[in-house]
Amino acid sequence: MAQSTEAVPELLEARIRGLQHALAQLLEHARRLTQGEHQRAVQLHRQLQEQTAIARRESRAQVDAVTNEALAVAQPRARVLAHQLAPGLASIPPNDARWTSEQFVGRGVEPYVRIGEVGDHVPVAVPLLRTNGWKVTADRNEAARRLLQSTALRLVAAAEPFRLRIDAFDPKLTGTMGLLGHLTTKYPQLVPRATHTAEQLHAVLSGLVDVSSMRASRQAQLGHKRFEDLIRETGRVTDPYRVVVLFDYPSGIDQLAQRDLLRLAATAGERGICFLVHHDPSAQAESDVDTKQLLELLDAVVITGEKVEAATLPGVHAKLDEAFDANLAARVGDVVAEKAEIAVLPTIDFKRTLPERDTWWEPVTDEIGTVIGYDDRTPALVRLRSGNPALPHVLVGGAVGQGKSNLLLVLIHGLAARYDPADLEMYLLDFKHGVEFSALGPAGEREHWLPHVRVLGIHSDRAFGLAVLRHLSDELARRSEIFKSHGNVADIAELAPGPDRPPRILVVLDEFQVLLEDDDELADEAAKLLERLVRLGRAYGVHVVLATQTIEGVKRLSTRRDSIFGQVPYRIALKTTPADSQAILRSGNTAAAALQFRGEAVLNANFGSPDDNQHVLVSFADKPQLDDLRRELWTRAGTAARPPRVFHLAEPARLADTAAAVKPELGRPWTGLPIAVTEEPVQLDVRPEAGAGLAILGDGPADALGVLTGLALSVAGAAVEPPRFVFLDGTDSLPSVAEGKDALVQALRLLGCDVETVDKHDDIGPRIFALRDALRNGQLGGSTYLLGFGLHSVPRMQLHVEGAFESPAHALQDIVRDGPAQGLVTFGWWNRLRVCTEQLGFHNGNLETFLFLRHPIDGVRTVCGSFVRWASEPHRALLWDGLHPEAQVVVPFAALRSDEVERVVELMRR
Ligand SMILES: Nc1ncnc2c1ncn2[C@@H]1O[C@H](COP(=O)(O)OP(=O)(O)OP(=O)(O)O)[C@@H](O)[C@H]1O
Repeated sequence: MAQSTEAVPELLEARIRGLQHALAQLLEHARRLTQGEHQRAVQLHRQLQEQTAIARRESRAQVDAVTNEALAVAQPRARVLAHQLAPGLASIPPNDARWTSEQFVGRGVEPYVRIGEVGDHVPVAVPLLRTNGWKVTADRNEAARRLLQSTALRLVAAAEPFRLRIDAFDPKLTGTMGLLGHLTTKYPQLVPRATHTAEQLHAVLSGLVDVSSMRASRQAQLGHKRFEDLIRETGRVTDPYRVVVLFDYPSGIDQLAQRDLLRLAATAGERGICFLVHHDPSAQAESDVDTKQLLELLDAVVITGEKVEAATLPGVHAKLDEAFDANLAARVGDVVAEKAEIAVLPTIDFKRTLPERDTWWEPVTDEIGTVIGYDDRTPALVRLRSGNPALPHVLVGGAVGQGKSNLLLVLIHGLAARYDPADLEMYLLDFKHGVEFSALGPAGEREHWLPHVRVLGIHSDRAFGLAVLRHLSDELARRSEIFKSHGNVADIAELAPGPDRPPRILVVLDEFQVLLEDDDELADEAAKLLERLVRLGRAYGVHVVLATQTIEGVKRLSTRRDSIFGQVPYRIALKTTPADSQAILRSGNTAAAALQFRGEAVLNANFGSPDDNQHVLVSFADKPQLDDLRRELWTRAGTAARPPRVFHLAEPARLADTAAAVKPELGRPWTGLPIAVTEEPVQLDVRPEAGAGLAILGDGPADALGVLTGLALSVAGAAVEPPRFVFLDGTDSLPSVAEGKDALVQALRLLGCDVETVDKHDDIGPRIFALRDALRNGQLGGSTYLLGFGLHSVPRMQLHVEGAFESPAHALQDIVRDGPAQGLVTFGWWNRLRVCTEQLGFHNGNLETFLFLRHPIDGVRTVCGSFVRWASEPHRALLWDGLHPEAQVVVPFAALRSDEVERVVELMRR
């Protein structure tokens, strides 16, 4: 006995040395860590403990020192090994200070994850992310839930921003995932709120089936068996690991869910999908759900009391970790959210999607196409063509801020670089934001614009949208005549290039649903025209891009959806809700809801059929870069670059633009621009007979001065002999319009006109009398225009002057009535119809043409008829000339700025 006791220390020492040697060897191979090695390490540790226990039994006192020494060496090494296997947050115990460290959060997910510990804080980590997942059973359900909860937190905290997403199903409403609720609130795309019903689960699983099938085909294409290899090769960081947590399985699982679960779980590990299933054997499965089928695909983790054992590491009974503290978890969530906020978006430079310069503006053959981004390393093409296959139009959708404007700019500029403006014209209308397209047109200091653009609707209104659709509808008719004259060709692709072949047209309608959303006649007509445009546009080379933030819930669309979208095979969906994903792509195709980054998109050229989803990263068009490109294209176009018709809801028309495009005609002065695709202004007929002239009525001195400016300068520009102008300023030289007034006077003078301004109220009456007397006495000579600016503000207009039996208003009536026959025409502004008629008399006003600015509707109806509708918006006017059956909406010109004078004069003189 004594002998054996003495032999024990040597024996033990030898054993321990052997174990240490084995540990050292393992450390040498630490870089090539495998499950087996880790398992061995932990087993060695266990053996060490067992042997130590034996030794202890045999000779407790003598052995203790040696044992402790051995353990002191072996345990840290085992710890190191475990940390190498599951670095950082994959193995740090719960509630450790390092959990909120920026250094650890977001460092990257590991294939191994801690389930508990053995000995003196030696973590036990088992494989998870590259496997199909775990089935966790426990003698108490609460313990299993706790493990899944901790594991979920571990994964999401360790993952690089946006590289892992967790969907949980909690049919018994245990609220276990509430621990991550903080993150759910801030980044629902990382940890969406747990679902509870079968329907919700179906939606999640069917989205995952799409993800899995997309990954399968990309992996097959590139020859990668594993998701990790695919990510490594493509460098794509937009495709996250997908973790599915199911609590209390098989509760709440129906046949449909089970079918998808089985499909997914069979290949989950290879596709970057992972299941964490808490199996509750006491839960009753639905009759057609065979739980075994799913459970067989997963690795078992069994919890007994406070011990946990994984099938992948048999025989190691680790102590189950305690639960995470809720406050700590919330702080971890904050750090994850902060990291997500500053995460660098993967960006593809727009330049990468442009072809070599020497291939720009090559002739159009049978299609126009461009690259919008990349699908892995393959350029993502959008090809607009009439046939073989027919890919004429595009529907683009995505939630606010997900990169829709950028995508449209990439598409527009990509096409502009590839095709000559003579071969491709663009009609670009934005019904909401306005700002994105404004850089594409001409503007003050910037002389260049995108030479392809014919019509630019910056912040368009529905009326202008309708006008554009009408114009395009006429264009279809015009093209049909061309086709007929070329032997009845049926398709633009059959027309040989040449002067007779009309250019392709790209129509971009951003937020097109605005056109259709009111329940009115305009929406009805717009829907009909749009339907016609997409139906007939294909053959005629008119390609429509319909873009929207949301199309779910647009009433008018529900009845027309098929007839419009049925003609639109291309679908591009940026990140959006499952409902909108399906509305844009196709019912059942929720792939766009699973996207994570701005600029990520699902591109589909087959009416949204899920099998044809392409996952694309749209290139990013930096604003200065686009501007350089436009300047280059504009220079390339040279004199062929005609400025587009620009329409801006919130702005008046620009006289310089109109003067650049149109020459004024004698007797046909300009009131403003129509709401139509034309540069032709709305003109008045001014004949030398009673009734000629114009009463401008309503609020807004700037708009009123703009109208007077358009009228006066177009009169002066068209005249052979420069006319005379008498400008009566009833506003007492209102400062807000001083610049415009001076600029008008200056411009008229530069055009050779004699301009007299009467600014003081006291002088206005006498000047009216003098003018009337000259008229009576036939002393006027030449044509004269009386510009009455703010006549409502002139005091005592209706009071008889001393020593006479008439008022200035009486004299004005004579001028208005008798003036035109002698070449004296009045253009006057009053703020109300009532004041105008008081001054001019109700029945012998003799002005027959009225232009309403902001004015109460009853006055408008007195003149234009009781059915007229008038919204009185800024920079809009309603013209009534008594000749046309309906009043016409006009966009008044802006008053001139002083720096515009010379240019306008020069243009008017041409
Ligand atoms: N493809 C992309 N790559 C990188 N960043 C992008 C990409 N697309 C958009 N972004 C970023 O997202 C921001 C929003 O994009 P964009 O304005 O195009 O979104 P949107 O959907 O049109 O937004 P909104 O609905 O507000 O008009 C851009 O300023 C840009 O920084």
